[in-house]
Order: sequence, then C-alpha cells, then structure tokens
Amino acid sequence: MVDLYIPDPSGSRTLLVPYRGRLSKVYITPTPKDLYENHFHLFPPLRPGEKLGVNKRFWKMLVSILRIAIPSSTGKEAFLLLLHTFFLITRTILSVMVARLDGRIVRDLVSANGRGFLRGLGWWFTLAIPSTYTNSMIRFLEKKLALAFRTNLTRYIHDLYLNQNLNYYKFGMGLAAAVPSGSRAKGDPSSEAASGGADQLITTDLAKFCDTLSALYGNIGKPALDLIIFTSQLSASLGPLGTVGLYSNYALTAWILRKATPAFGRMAAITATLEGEYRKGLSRIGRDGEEVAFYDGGKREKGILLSAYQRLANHIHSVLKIRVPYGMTEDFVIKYAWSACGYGLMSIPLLFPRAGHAIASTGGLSLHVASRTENYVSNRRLLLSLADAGGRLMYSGKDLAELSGYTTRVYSLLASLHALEQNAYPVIAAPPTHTGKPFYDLGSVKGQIIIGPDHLLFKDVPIVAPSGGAGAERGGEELIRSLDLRVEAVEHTLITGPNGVGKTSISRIAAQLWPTWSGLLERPHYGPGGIFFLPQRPYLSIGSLRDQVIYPQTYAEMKSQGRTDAELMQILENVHLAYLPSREGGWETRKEWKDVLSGGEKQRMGMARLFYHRPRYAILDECTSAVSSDVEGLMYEHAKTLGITLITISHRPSLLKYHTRHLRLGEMTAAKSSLVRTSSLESIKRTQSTLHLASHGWQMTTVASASAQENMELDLEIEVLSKVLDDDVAQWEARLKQVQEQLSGKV
Ligand SMILES: Nc1ncnc2c1ncn2[C@@H]1O[C@H](COP(=O)(O)OP(=O)(O)OP(=O)(O)O)[C@@H](O)[C@H]1O
Repeated sequence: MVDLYIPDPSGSRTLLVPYRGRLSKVYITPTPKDLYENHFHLFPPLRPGEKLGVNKRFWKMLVSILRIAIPSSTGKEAFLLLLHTFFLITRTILSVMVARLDGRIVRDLVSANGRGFLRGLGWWFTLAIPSTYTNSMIRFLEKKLALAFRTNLTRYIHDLYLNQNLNYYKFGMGLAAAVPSGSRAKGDPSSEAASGGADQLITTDLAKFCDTLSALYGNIGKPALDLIIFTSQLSASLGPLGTVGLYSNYALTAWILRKATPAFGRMAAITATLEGEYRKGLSRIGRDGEEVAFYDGGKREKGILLSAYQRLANHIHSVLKIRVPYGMTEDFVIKYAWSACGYGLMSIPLLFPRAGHAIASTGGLSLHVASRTENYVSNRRLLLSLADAGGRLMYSGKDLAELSGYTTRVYSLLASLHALEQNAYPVIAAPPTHTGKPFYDLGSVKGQIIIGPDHLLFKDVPIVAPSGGAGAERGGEELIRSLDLRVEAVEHTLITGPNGVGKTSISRIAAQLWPTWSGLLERPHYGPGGIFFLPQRPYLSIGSLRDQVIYPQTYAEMKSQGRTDAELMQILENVHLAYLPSREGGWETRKEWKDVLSGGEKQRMGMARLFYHRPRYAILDECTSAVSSDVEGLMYEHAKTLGITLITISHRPSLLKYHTRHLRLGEMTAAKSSLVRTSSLESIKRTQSTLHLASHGWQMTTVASASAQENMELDLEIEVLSKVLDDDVAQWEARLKQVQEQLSGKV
C-alpha cells in the first residue's frame, strides 16, 4: 500500500491501485519519445481566424486525435469497436424481425388463428431475450469504448505534459500560447493555457469528448444502418414511388436542419472555457483558503466567483434560447412531417393496390383483410422505427456540432503540448517602439545548453523573463543584459540583490524553466551527484510523512537504494524536526502537509530533502527565511560537511559567512539614495560612488578579498540610516513641541 508503483528497467511501470480492499496492478509502458516526433506533423496549430465547426478541418482534427485514441487496428479499442458494430447490426436485424412478427401476431388475431397467435407469442418472448441483451451490451460497449479512448488519450497527454521538457510548467506559464493575441483562432483555448487551465482540458473536456465521440458512433452508425435496412425492407411493400418519396424526404430534412443549425460547436467550446474559468476560481480558494481567511477576503472572492459563474450562466442561457427555435424546427420536421409522410407512403399500397395482386395472392376476403392488416402493422412499425432512426440521425447532427467544440479543445491542448515539446514557437517581429535593446521572442532562442559537467556556468547569458499569452508580442523582459558566472565545487556562492532584480530568474534559467536566449549554460544533471533546486515557496507533496523527506523519490526507489527510516530520522534531527514522526503518528501518516506544517517547518523539510538527496550542487532560493538564525547556521554548516556546494539566493548579507563568493545584482546604491535627503550627506554619496556595481548590473567578489569592502558597505549603510534617523528625531521633537504648545493654548 505504501509503494505507488514498481519500476522496471525497461522504463515501464506497474502501478499499484488499491481497489475493493485489494491491490489491482496496472502495467504501463511509457509512450515512446519518437512517437511524439512522428505525431508532431499531425497537430499543426490552429490558424488565425480559422472557422471552427463541422467542416473539413474538424474531420482532420478528429482523425489526428483518433490516431491516439485507437492506436492500432488490432488492439483492444478496435476489438471493442467491432463488437459494438456487431451488436448494432444485431439490434437492427432483431428490430426487423420484431416488426414482421408484430404483423403476424395481429394477422393471426384478425383471422382468429389461435394456434398461430400462441406460436407468435412464443416467438415474441424468444426474441425478447436477445433483444434486451443486445440493448444492454450496446450501452455497456459504448461506455467501455469511451473509457478506452479516454485512457489512451489521458496516458498520452500525461506523458507529454509531465515530462523532462517541463511542458506542465511552460503550458501553465502560457508559453504554448505565445502567438500574438490578435491572431489567435476564435474559440482557441490556448488563451486559457496562458492562465494554467490544463486541468479543465485534461479532465472534463477530454471526458466529454470521449463520451460524445463514442455515443456518436452508436447514434450515427445504428440509425444509418437502420435507415438502409428498413428502407430496403419497406421498398418491397411501398413500391418504387414510395422509395423515391422516402429518399427525397431524407434529403429535404437534412437540408432544412443543416440550414437551421446554429454554431453548436463554438457554443460548446465557449461553455467549456467558461466552466474552466469558474472551476479555476473555486480551486484557487481551496488552495489559498488560509490567506483569504486572514484577509477576511471571503466577500471579495465570492464576488469574483459569482461574476465567473454569471458569465457561464449567461452563456448557457443564450445557448438555451437559441435552442428553442431550433428544437421546434427539429421536432416539427422529424416527428410530425416524417410521420405524415409515413402515413402517406403507407397509404400507397393500401389505397392503390396493384389490380388483383392482393386478392389473387390471398384467396379470400377475410384472408385478404388479414394480410392487409399484417402489411399495415409491420409497415407502420418499420416506418415508426425509420422515423426514429432518421430522427436520431438528424439529432446527432447537433451532437456532431458539439463534438466539433470538444474536438477543437482537445486538439488545441495536444497541438500546444506538441509545439512545446518540439520547441516550435512562431518568430515574432519586434514592435516599432522597441528600440535600443535586443528583442526576446520565443522563436529566436539560440543559447547553448550542456547538461552533465561538474560545474555551473553562465557565459554571456541574458537573464530574461519570457512572456507568453497575450503579452507575447511585447517580447521577454530583460532583467540582466548578460551574466557571466562560473561555480566550481566548494565555491559556495551567495547571490543578493533587491526585490525583482532577477535572482530567482537565474535559477529558473539554470533549471531550464526559462529559455537561454543566447550564450552558454552548463550545469550538472539532476539526481545523485548532480544539482538540486530548493524553490522559494516550499512544496509539500501528496503522500506520507516519509514521502515529504524523500520527494521526488518514491518509497520503492528509496528501498531499492538500501536506505532506511533510521537514516531519515537522522536527517530530521539535522534539521531539528526529529519530533515530527512521533507527533504525527509515524512515517506512514498521510495528511495535507501544507496545512499541517508551519512556515519554518516547511522550509526545514526542504533542507531535509536536500540532505537526503546529497547533491553536489544546490541552488537554495530564500529557503531559510522563516527559520531561526541559529538553526539556519547549523543547517548551512551541515550541508557543507556533506560536500554540497551551495548557491544561495537571499536578501540577507548575514548569510555571507557561510559562503566564499558574493554575486551582487542590481544597482544597490539606488535603494539607498532614497534615504539620502540632505546636502550634508554629500560626503557619504561620494563614498558610495566608489562602491557602485559594474555597469552591466552585477558584480562578483570573493568574500576573503572583499571582506573589507563588504564591511565598509555595511558600515556605510549604518551611517546613512543613523544620519537619516537623527534628522527625523529633530523633526519629530520640533513637531512634538508644536503640538504641546497647541494643547496648552499658547498658539
Ligand atoms: N512568469 C513571469 N513572467 C514574466 N515576468 C516574470 C515572471 N516571473 C517573474 N517575473 C518578473 O521578473 C522579475 C524578476 O523576478 P525574480 O523572481 O527573479 O526576482 P527576485 O530577484 O528573485 O526577487 P525577490 O527577491 O523578490 O524574490 C520580476 O520583476 C518579476 O515580476
């Protein structure tokens, strides 16, 4: 129950899923990487201004998705489809048999043939058994087919979304939507991608797509077959005129309904987008409930949620309104016009029998009546079934339109993920207003990245925040023009600088979350002996207390490396969290850890992870800011004794004592200059100008040689602050005196 999966050297895994008190095993093979390369051409992005609906493009998109949903012509899905088809045909044949039998039973009744009537009833019940079984199987296979499609698509998307290329992060950042907003296709959900809307697309939209698709197969396949078989059955009794009448009726109905059908596909896509926005609002409150509660922000959040819901409700309301006239047309044509046409057709052989044909073949008046009744009853039943089949076929036009909406959304998700996977971004021209500095669009990323060396190197790398979604046309934002940084083993480096200068951005580029636009980036690989990143916001995963320490490893991997809980206990002691297993009820305890642990405990858990993984290099981003300074010091020293080279991002120069080098970013003097208010500080300003950082926005110093300079800088800061405060004290005293005089009535 503790292991989530058993890995296999081939890359496949056996998932262990608890089900009805037992462990059910699911064997999963990873999607081969070259399959994604091969499929890339199947998913060209939606073109600007592309018209979405049931058109040629829709069928192309559907075929591309079906290549994933039905991966082989001999696989399980193909078999299910075949079985489904078999039952659909069986049901049609059974319907014809029931119609004929119906006619015979009534004939025997009219002609008072008791034995024939009883025999007919016997057959009636005999046919009921396969008929009911067939109906149930059709419903079962339809759902099973939908589930099989969904499983295939979900696995494919998971492998594409959560992979080494970090597509989940890039998609959430909106990089997939890095096309100028004006040229995005209408109904294209990539704008949703910009705000991290993948969950709605992967869960609800995908499920709806699979359900609609599999239902549509039955809803189109079965009535189409019915139509052919019933028409051929009827044409024998209706004669050529009736048959022509039938076909003209189909054509006319299809034409009228096509003209009357509104853009259901686009409406379904918009509904799904609005559902996604509403859902995102709700999940944000669930995630950040504590913060919202502290601010007493319930009312504000309710307002935001209500407006999202209202947009959805308004849209659904307008769709419903559009459906009223369409529904009337549909019902009028299919139910009433078709039935009237059916009566008309049935009357042809009855009202205009071919001379002598009926009487000659029956040999008597009562038999003649009985035969006419039989014909009438079975024809009527066939015609009713025909009307029903035709109706379902016409109704499924609406389902098809809706399917086109879901298809667009699923296709767009797949196309976006494929584009991210192949790093295929459009080249965007710099706007005319953009002059003087390089333009950073995602289509022009040219940096070189080498993973594997035993050092971290940035050579002429610009630190740029990429912009996706609607901001793509503005290009990325340059934070540092060009960074040169080389960190070898035991060169513990502290990176400091004011807020928003780009400290975390350096680690994002090192971790390849953001692109390296130019220059050279070299870094160790992830994993043992490599590099480890501790992000600014502590992340606690779903799972047991043990899982928190060993994340992202699994218990199975931990055991396979021969590591024990005793070792984990030692690690928790090193981060002063040794009390946790006994307090929380052991290593197996599963809780919502992000709510259970305090801010400082979360950060210490992050350090515990670092000690567990023991990398060669670690980039620690402000990850001890909530830890008391004595424990912080112990943890830094311990990390160094484990042989971990620290690259720390922080605001606090107090951490300098654990490092040997100091990289300062930004113009620090700018922050201080706001404090320098009087001309009496001219001398201090002059001293500062000798300390300014290099013009390109960063400066590296080694702590030993620069300690005098660092000290001088700190002394200077103290001098500036005390001078400013001295000035303020004099002002406050003057003001106090004024107020006291006012109170005592002197003024
Ligand atoms: N996803 C993003 N898209 C665009 N700009 C971003 C993105 N993330 C961060 N930025 C911007 O990049 C700049 C640098 O951010 P970064 O997180 O590197 O700052 P920092 O130096 O680590 O600041 P702090 O000390 O506050 O953590 C900020 O102005 C920020 O607004």
